[in-house]
Amino acid sequence: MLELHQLIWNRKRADFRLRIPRLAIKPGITLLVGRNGAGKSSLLQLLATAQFPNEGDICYNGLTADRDLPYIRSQIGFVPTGIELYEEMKTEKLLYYLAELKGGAAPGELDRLMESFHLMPFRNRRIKTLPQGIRQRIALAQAWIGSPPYIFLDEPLNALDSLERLRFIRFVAAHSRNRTIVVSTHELNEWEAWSDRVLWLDEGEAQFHGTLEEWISDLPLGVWEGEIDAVHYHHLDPAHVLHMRTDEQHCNVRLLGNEPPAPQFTRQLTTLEDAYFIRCRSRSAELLDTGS
Ligand SMILES: Nc1ncnc2c1ncn2[C@@H]1O[C@H](COP(=O)(O)OP(=O)(O)OP(=O)(O)O)[C@@H](O)[C@H]1O
Repeated sequence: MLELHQLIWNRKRADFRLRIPRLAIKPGITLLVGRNGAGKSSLLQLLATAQFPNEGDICYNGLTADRDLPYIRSQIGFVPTGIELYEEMKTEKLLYYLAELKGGAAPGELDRLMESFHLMPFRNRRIKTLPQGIRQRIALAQAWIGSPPYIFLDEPLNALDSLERLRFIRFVAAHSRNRTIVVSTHELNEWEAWSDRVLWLDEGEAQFHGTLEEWISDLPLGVWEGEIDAVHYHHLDPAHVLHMRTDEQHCNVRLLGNEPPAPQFTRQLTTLEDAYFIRCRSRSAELLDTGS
């Protein structure tokens, strides 16, 4: 269990403060979501002990960084965005080198990781010659060296092609048992079938933390889909439209609303991403109401 108590971090050279009074993150996959600049990367840096809070602490199964930093670090796999790899090294050599820094790999572990991340064809290639998606797979693979119980991933799907995204999400899900995995992402629907909880940050504060079912429940707006003609479509509030497909006569529309805009519209299941849009809309209305 990962527990945050009275956490405050003022980012240097930025007008940004992360403030989380109390949070307990259980094992499984937690999706960390929020707008650009909300503080997702900042929180992951703190969880990964790449930064330290100004106040409060983070407990890793009861241990804190002020007393057990080397041990805690040995229990963490971290992939920040824009991770820099040693350009001149070959893939396999780099993984061996990183494993050495982490205290060594189990026999066969690196081969298994290279297989899982489809890196075998690139094992003898220098990093600098590899495309971005392969480099990202190396960055992701290194987080699993030593099979750490805490994994923190900052926008891990970046640069991966569609097939590799799915393979990676499947890999994470298969390895989430008894592991606390926090994934910052803007791709909620891709993770939907595989994850356990959502943590929503806004302006450095946690606005929601709970299960996927809780995330899509008790929302002020529903999701509707139906067909209307072009004239009526232009009367809809564009801010409510999620997508629209058109043929010569009709527009097939998916939108947010309290009620259907026309009788032929039917209520749809709310996806994680729909819920995100609804919650962001309510939050901006709340901020406008309070004049913040
Ligand atoms: N290296 C940095 N130096 C100074 N300020 C930074 C730095 N990185 C982030 N910030 C600032 O810290 C705040 C939080 O940024 P952070 O990167 O944690 O947000 P985020 O939720 O991860 O955003 P995104 O979705 O765009 O990655 C923002 O105001 C940002 O401008």
